[in-house]
Amino acid sequence: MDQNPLIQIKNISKQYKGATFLSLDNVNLEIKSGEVYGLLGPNGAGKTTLISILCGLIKPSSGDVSIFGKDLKQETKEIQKEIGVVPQEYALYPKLTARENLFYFGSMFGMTKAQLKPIISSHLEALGLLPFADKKIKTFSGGMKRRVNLIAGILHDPKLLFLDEPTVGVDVQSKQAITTKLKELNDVGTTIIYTSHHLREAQDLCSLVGIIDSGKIIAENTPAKLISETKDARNLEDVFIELTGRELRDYA
Ligand SMILES: Nc1ncnc2c1ncn2[C@@H]1O[C@H](COP(=O)(O)OP(=O)(O)OP(=O)(O)O)[C@@H](O)[C@H]1O
Repeated sequence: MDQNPLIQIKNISKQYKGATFLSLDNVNLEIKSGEVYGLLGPNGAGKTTLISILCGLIKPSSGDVSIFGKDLKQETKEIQKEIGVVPQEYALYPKLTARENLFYFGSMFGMTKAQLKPIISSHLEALGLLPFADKKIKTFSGGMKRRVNLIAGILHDPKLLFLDEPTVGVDVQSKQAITTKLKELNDVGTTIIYTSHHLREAQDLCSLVGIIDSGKIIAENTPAKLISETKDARNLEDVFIELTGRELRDYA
């Protein structure tokens, strides 16, 4: 594993326009190449905000981010060419087929139809979607859409992949297909940063976990160390409850 941080986050804060509080409050993180980094936290903790900043989708109010040794503010476009993003909301066109959607997303990365054809078929097959390749997305289940959404983010073989709750609202089979794919991508060198509320899944998948609450990183370690260092914790869920409390986090 390359020991230089792939992502360096220095003193990032974010206050949305009109908001009276910080959604991110002086976050500092270093993420090395080859990690599967799980960003975990209750609703409203700041996970999507942080991922959106790292992908260059929104700007922080203060602080600096460097990715691949490049300054995110100065070299947003260069960085974006080498990252993959799988957003929480489906980015898919319901009236197009799975294959048509994927050709469209691949073309955004300057890939030709000839380049994309075998890549799309191979990912569709790996995720159990080849028989449905030419069916319209509007006929797909949530789990199928999540799998197509994942493929859309990896067609250009990014070095670094961001995923915002990639397994939310899917059945166990889809969840397994997605996590297996993520493990395979990581095995061939893709660094993965992802958010999830599935703590069991994060415990299995992540090499490193950061727990975020009220915009602050409150703990960071391997799942095994977080569990062994928390009194009476048997799993990551126990650690999570110990650190973030039992209070409900509803907001509107
Ligand atoms: N566009 C926005 N304008 C104002 N406030 C926002 C905006 N987006 C998010 N927030 C607020 O910032 C805080 C962090 O939100 P964020 O979506 O990053 O949390 P999260 O950890 O991803 O939550 P969830 O698990 O519910 O997806 C919340 O209090 C949220 O209401």
